[in-house]
Amino acid sequence: MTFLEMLQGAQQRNGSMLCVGLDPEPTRFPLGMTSNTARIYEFCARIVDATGDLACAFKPQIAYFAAHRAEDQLEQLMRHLRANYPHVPVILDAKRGDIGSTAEQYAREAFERYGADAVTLSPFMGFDSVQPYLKYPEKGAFLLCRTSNPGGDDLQNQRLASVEGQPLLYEHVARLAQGSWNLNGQLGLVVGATYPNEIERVRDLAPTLPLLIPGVGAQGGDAQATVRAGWRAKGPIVVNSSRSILYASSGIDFAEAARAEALRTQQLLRASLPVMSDLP
Ligand SMILES: O=c1ccn([C@@H]2O[C@H](COP(=O)(O)O)[C@@H](O)[C@H]2O)c(=O)[nH]1
Repeated sequence: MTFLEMLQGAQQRNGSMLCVGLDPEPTRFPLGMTSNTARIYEFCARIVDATGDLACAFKPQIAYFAAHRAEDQLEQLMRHLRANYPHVPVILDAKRGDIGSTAEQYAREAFERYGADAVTLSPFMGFDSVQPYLKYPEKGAFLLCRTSNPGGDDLQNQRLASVEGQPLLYEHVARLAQGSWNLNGQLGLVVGATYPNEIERVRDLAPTLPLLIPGVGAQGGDAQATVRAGWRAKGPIVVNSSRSILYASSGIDFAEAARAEALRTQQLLRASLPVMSDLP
């Protein structure tokens, strides 16, 4: 089964466009676990178990594991996800981007070591830096396009003087991903919920690609505007929220509070669909 088929299956089964982001920050763990880096797996597994029926995807951000030498706990978490939620795809947020020979190793890391179903990539080193990931035909790759942070403007909103019609850089990335780079239909794009106008523009340029949209919740992106701008019957969106779910409570009820926040977000996203039954 391809990543896209898996994503569509999970969206239908859980009635959801919500991706639960797994960004474990031990200093924010609840009392009894606070600052204990040995409990990263346990914290994440409790969140996963509380939200597994509400999510269309999980997105572990690799930096939060690697920074604490907790890659073994990420592997353990992946095993937990596979054993208990085999129908929910896992997007490894790694934002890799390097020359082909190194990209081959990053692809092995994401898909073979961790067994992720998709990965996030920086496209700014060009097609040969993306190609190694496409050798895994069942896997997906989301290219950074118009990111959610204010600094995204610095490069992504600049015009490409050398290209006919002078598109902005992010528009060029969207065209390449929908077109000549998408050899086997594996590509998607990352677009921030903090920029709904740009989501709409990306959607015009890439009508069928899956969009991974971070930025609702802690970053203040508008869930309703996000769905209206990005969702299409043949173009799925995966809307990520991390901190507002993970740290909905700092008490021992953190997992229950995470579930309540995930449910609230899942329902807000659903309510923003033009036709309720139209989930891809
Ligand atoms: O443009 C981007 C690309 C990736 N991210 C990542 O998504 C989550 C967002 O976390 P929140 O707590 O919901 O703000 C995080 O892992 C980022 O690295 C992004 O925010 N924007």
